[in-house]
Amino acid sequence: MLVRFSKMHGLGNDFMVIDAVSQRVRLSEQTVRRLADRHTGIGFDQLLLVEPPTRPDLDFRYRIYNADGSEVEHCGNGARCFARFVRDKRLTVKDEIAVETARGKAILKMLPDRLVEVDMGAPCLNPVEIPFAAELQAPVYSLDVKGNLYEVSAVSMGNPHAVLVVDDIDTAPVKTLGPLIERHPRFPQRVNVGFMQVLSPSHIALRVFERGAGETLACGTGACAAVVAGRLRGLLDAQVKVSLPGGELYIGWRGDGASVMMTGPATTVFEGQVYL
Ligand SMILES: N[C@H](CCC[C@H](N)C(=O)O)C(=O)O
Repeated sequence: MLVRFSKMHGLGNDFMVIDAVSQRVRLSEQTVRRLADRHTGIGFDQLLLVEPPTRPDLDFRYRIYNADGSEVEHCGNGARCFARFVRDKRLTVKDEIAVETARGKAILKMLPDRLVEVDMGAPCLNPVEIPFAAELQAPVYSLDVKGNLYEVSAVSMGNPHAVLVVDDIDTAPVKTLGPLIERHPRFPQRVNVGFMQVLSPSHIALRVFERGAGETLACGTGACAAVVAGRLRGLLDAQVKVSLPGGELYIGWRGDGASVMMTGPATTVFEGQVYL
């Protein structure tokens, strides 16, 4: 089956985006892994599927697959690319687009100068729903990793995140500690691991070792989770600039049950066709 796709990225977090509204698309975990290969496939951190909604009040269904083939609940950088894609492909003419995710919905808003604002919904801090094994909900947990104790915050943006505060982002043990926490038994569905350096109450630097993809140049849900974690720890203001290796996101969160708002770019690199 020959399928059209767009290659896109949000601050270097790159995606293969497929219109499954006007094309019939069937994906297996093996097919996703094959397409994700950066030498023999298309190459991406995540594959995004644009599908018709299953709910009448929403415009599209938004499905996300990691490079390892696992389907996951949310992708923030991908949400901005999703909005750019459905507008450029004339699948909608709306400036505000409501999409269904595995754990709820997200509202995507087209802004001037080709930026996109995403209402990411409220963070979930209940360990049972993250999921994370903990007796009680807390802003910080002590996590034993091979005999060493680390302070982590646990936040779900639909997908699970563990967030650590480090003194220097450039020397943070992303490549060594990231995979150990990603597969830590207290995170039964694995976890995305964020390493955050607080530069000021309104500015952080962040690197993310992503579940199912490894370290990426940017992670939108990771940026949201890091700001939530920083605010829970009393370190950050309500509006924060997040500097990632691939560029900057602007994250806002008033606290408690409020939505996390994310603003950033979305870029189309090329169009292609591939046999699935
Ligand atoms: N890059 C994505 C995160 C993908 C999430 C995926 N790695 C997982 O939850 O397993 C973002 O911009 O939010």
